[in-house]
Amino acid sequence: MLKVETRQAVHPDHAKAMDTEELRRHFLVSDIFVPGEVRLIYSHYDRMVVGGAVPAGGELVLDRVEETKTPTFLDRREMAVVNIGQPGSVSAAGEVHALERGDVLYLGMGSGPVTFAGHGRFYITSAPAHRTCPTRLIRIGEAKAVPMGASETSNKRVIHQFVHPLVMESCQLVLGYTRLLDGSVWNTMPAHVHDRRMEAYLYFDVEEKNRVLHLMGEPDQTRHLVVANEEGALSPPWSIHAGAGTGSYAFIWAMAGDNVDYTDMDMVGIGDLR
Ligand SMILES: O=C[C@H](O)[C@@H](O)CC(=O)C(=O)O
Ligand SMILES: [Zn+2]
Repeated sequence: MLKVETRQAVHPDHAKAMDTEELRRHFLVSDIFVPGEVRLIYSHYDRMVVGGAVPAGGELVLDRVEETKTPTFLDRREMAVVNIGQPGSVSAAGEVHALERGDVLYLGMGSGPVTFAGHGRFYITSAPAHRTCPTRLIRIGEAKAVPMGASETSNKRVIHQFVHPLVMESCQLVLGYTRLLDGSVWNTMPAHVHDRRMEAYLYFDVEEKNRVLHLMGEPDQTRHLVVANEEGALSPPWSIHAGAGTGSYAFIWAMAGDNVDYTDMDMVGIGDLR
């Protein structure tokens, strides 16, 4: 079963006036992991699609998606999949890729229908592509690990870069995940924006009793979303994306836009946040 929800892009002047419910309706990513279903959110920010596939021991095929009006979803798109569940497999273009928890699979444009199987919980990200890049399974040992922050500032974490120019080639997608260490709770603080690229977050390994206060909005107009495990946020090009948890957690970040330069960020001084 396939379910697709379209999210229109929101102008920051409009976002300023939103109450909690409206903010959640436009920017919260939730309910994407449902056993026996593929659920996608089609965002008009850079036409990034995020979603989940939970085959629950069976098989789920992602083929035609009405919203793209192409014969198959990946005819003019690339995709990166992260398994945040038990081992499973993702098959495309006649190849079966076994994904352990934490593995990332990149599928190039034109890979054809994608079959999800096993007991994985597959987080899907996809952006329009203009050429095909080689499909690649990346395990954490092959990703680039960037230690960041310190326990004194409660933001000690490791940024694991998977779909990243230093690791592999893609068209638009840049993806990895960040894990908080030693009781650190803050991600991406100091904060930044990058108008050139939208970003999507998915928080995982958030204990049931915990929540993350995800910060969004223009730097001088911040808002927050209270997010639970396996929920996330669509971060518009004009928005900061940061968060503090009531415990440790990890999150997958994915970006698409004008460049794939991870370091291209406009930092925001903490004193300039409002
Ligand atoms: O543009 C880059 C993204 O916002 C994230 O990769 C930041 C992040 O994982 C972190 O600082 O913890
Ligand atoms: Zn960012």
